[in-house]
Amino acid sequence: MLLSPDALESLRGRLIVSCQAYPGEPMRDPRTTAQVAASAVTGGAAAVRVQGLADVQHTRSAVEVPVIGLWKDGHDGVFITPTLRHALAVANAGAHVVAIDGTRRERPDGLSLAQTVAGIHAESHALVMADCGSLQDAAAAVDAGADLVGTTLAGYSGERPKTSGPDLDLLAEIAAAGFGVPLIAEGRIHTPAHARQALDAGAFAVVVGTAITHPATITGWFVDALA
Ligand SMILES: CC(=O)N[C@H](C=O)[C@@H](O)[C@H](O)[C@H](O)COP(=O)(O)O
Repeated sequence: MLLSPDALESLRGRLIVSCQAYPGEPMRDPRTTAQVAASAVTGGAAAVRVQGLADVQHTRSAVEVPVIGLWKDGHDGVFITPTLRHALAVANAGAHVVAIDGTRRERPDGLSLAQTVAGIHAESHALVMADCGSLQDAAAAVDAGADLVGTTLAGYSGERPKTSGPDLDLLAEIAAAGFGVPLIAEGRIHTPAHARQALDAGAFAVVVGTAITHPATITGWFVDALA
């Protein structure tokens, strides 16, 4: 799906909501994902991010805003849209932007990140968001042709500590490097203040997932506060 430069620019300074339920959870249903995504758009989300091919398809029909799609396969190592095959399937499901693992780790299909990005660009109209875990990842992802870079894997790929909130230092480092592609803040943005801080650190746009769309975790926060 084609996302025009104007449509991408329209995300500047805005909120993107990630709507994901995990395997075995009560809300793990593509129709539910689409309803949650539509609710987020009603609340002002400028784009949504969803996991799974059926989720992308259902959500595309339910919202008018750009859809960032991904396909998680497993939960260790390279698992966010790990191969070109996964990425093309996400693009074919209708995602405007395909989010892929954007780390410097070896990919399961043996392709480089540059080959993967080139393959997505050659075979689809989707833009590519590289989910990175460090400044070095972001630099390599930009060199590889990624259209957007995100801090999604900061604290999960072993290169950065897992901060309790967003990794604002990493955001500031990537922003200061001036790579020339939109920098998406993602990961552990749990409050409106965190979202504001992420923009102030230099993010182009901010993705919030758990704190808006994962009721089991949010409930746990409240339960813990009462314990
Ligand atoms: C590391 C990983 O697998 N991140 C995933 C990527 O899509 C999701 O599980 C996160 O919910 C998403 O990145 C949004 O972050 P948060 O839920 O912290 O706002």
